[in-house]
Amino acid sequence: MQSSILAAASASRASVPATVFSPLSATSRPVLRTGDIAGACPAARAVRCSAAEGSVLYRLDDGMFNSSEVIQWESGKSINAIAAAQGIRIRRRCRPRYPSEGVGADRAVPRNILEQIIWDKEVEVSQRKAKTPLHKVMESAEHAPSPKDFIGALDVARRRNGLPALIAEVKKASPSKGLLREHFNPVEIAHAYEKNGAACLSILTDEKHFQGSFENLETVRNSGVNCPLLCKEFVIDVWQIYYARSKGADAVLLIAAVLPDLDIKYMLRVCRSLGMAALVEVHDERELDRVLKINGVQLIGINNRSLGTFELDTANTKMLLEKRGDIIRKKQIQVVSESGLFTPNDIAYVQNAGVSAVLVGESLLTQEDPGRAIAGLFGKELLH
Ligand SMILES: O=P(O)(O)OC[C@@H](O)[C@@H](O)c1c[nH]c2ccccc12
Repeated sequence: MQSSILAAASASRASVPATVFSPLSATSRPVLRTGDIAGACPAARAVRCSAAEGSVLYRLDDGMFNSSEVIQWESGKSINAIAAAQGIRIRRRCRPRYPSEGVGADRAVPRNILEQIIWDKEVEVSQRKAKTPLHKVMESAEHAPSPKDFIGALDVARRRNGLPALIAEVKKASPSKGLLREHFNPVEIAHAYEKNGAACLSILTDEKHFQGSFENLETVRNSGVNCPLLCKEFVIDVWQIYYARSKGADAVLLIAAVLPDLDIKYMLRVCRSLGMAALVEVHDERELDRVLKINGVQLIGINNRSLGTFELDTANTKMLLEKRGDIIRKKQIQVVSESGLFTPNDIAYVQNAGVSAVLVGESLLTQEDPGRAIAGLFGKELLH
């Protein structure tokens, strides 16, 4: 990144911890972000970025303003206020500890499961970063097996079968369904999916709520499967993208319900610089409209399930494509219908709605043979 960081803070702010977010930087320098406040940010002093280069400074207030919020320097707004203005209901805590460990107002209660997951993730990421700083993860990302073409694999599979391409999910459990599979061998499942025509695989890496792991991602990558791999994670920090790449991921999920526009833009640049694809997930019209305004989005996932309420409705894919199909086609964006697909009728329904791919977990994983279950889901064997 080219941005020069100018030490230009007033003396009264000299001890204010701050982090720098550089939306226009590619990747080359470690980027300090809000999560760095957790402690792994020795350079975090009052610093200022060149606005002309598009850099934005966030700082943790020292009590002169609002003591619990992270502030974006240029606008003076808290990151939660910026997110809320974009319709994002998930609040960020930017704390290095679990909410239950706090006292008084600090002992916050999450509004829904997605907020809970994100608050847990903030703690997890800050701990992981303290152990393995960004520059180390960037270095191992450089030595990872070279990235595979995730979107290209979807194209090839769709043309070959005349059906939406399958991204088959390796997921042991979920907050909405509990344990999906007692006997869970990620490598076995991944190979069965590939053998039965999956174009790409999605590997859950969240441990706390989905019983996944980065070890699963790495083991599947090293087990000889050829399918490109999506790291199914709750990304809140670019550190996680480099980490995913270092474990062999070819794509990551970016959830619009969690990430403000600037984060999505910046994370897309990081993905591009690493040769990875990004699946940008939306659930409603407002999120879709935000994402359609961001340049460079190639793949949008429409989640039929609300991550806040678990409500499931496959008509969501159809409804959003009816409303915004024209602009999606004009921009040549591919759409993936996610969640709650069980039968050939479901597949035909979202195919008619205009999707290029489907992301399926539960209906395959709850069957004895998840590989063979693919032919049942599509109503015919997929070629591969
Ligand atoms: O198991 P299902 O209903 O087939 O859904 C798969 C996938 O869409 C779902 O796991 C998912 C979609 N978006 C997510 C975001 C995080 C975790 C999980 C997800």
